[in-house]
Amino acid sequence: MNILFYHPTFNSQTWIAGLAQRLPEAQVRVWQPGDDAPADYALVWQPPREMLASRSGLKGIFALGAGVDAILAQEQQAPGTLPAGVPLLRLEDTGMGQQMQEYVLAYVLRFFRRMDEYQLQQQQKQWQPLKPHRQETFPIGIMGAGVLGQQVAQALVGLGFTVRCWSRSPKQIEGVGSFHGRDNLPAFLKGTRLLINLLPNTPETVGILDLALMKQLAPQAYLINAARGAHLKEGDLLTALEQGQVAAAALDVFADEPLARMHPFWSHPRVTVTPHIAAVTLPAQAMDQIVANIRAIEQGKTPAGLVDRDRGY
Ligand SMILES: NC(=O)C1=CN([C@@H]2O[C@H](COP(=O)(O)OP(=O)(O)OC[C@H]3O[C@@H](n4cnc5c(N)ncnc54)[C@H](O)[C@@H]3O)[C@@H](O)[C@H]2O)C=CC1
Ligand SMILES: O=C(O)C(=O)CO
Repeated sequence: MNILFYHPTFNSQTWIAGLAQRLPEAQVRVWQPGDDAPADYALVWQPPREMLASRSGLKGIFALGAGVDAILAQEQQAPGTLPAGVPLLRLEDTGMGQQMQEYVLAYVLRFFRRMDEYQLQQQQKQWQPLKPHRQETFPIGIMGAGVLGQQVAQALVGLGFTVRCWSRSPKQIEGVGSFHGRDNLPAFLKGTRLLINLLPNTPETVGILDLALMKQLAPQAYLINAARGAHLKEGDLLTALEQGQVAAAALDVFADEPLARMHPFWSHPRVTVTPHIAAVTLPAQAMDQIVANIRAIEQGKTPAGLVDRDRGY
């Protein structure tokens, strides 16, 4: 069994050694330009087109992340990046669920306990207690109730928050209100005081976080975007902040990353910027899942994390 590996920044030796330990029967190599030797599987993130273009014999291509929008966009821009008919698989959780719970909870509690405002008061040496928000009037809405959204919802319910989610199809998550489909998006948004975005970036969801959507939220709403920058109309957020429709936002992802040094988000008093770190790929847990999926494929079973290329995630 031959496995190809390519990631622009990961430590390839960590992956080579970890895969050899988990799959002693495999030969794992880092792909280099010009390498067209046979391979059965490829583990990739932002692969050059030439890496996979002629490899229609692959049994599986493993994206080294949860979101596959970038590799699908590469295929759109350079057809053949992903050979047709080869299963594309993504990481499902592999430690990203807990990280996303931590990230989202950090900002939910920052906003719910008005710590963002106390931080601004401190800059003015202002000793001024503020009227606390109450959970009864602080409903939280999660866009995207998949692997990560469900775990975030469960963590928030555990803290006593009222939580609703929005997805493509109905979801049954204990203690969480479920809305699905575009027709029910207004009902999901109505009254939502804190909105969390955990959608995949697809043709249906790109640009979904626009001013029209923000105006459907409760006044002085909060926004946490930990999905993709492509979801957010950045100028619309600045307008919503100026108009008071949005009180504050925590953003982990941006239309262009790294965020340009001159971007207004860096200095906006009501915007918190983090450098796409909400939930990162953890090699050991990722390799465990990838190897389990390889073994499933080798046994003719259905692996986890199969991507529907037409659906976009
Ligand atoms: N900032 C970061 O560090 C990270 C960001 N992410 C992002 O989080 C996203 C979600 O990850 P998972 O939960 O693993 O994905 P998932 O595929 O398990 O869940 C996606 C959810 O979005 C919903 N959805 C998709 N299209 C929709 C539509 N058109 N209308 C309504 N709902 C729709 C699905 O029904 C599902 O509930 C990833 O695609 C990625 O973009 C993932 C990991 C880390
Ligand atoms: O896995 C993903 O999709 C991420 O955004 C992590 O970088």
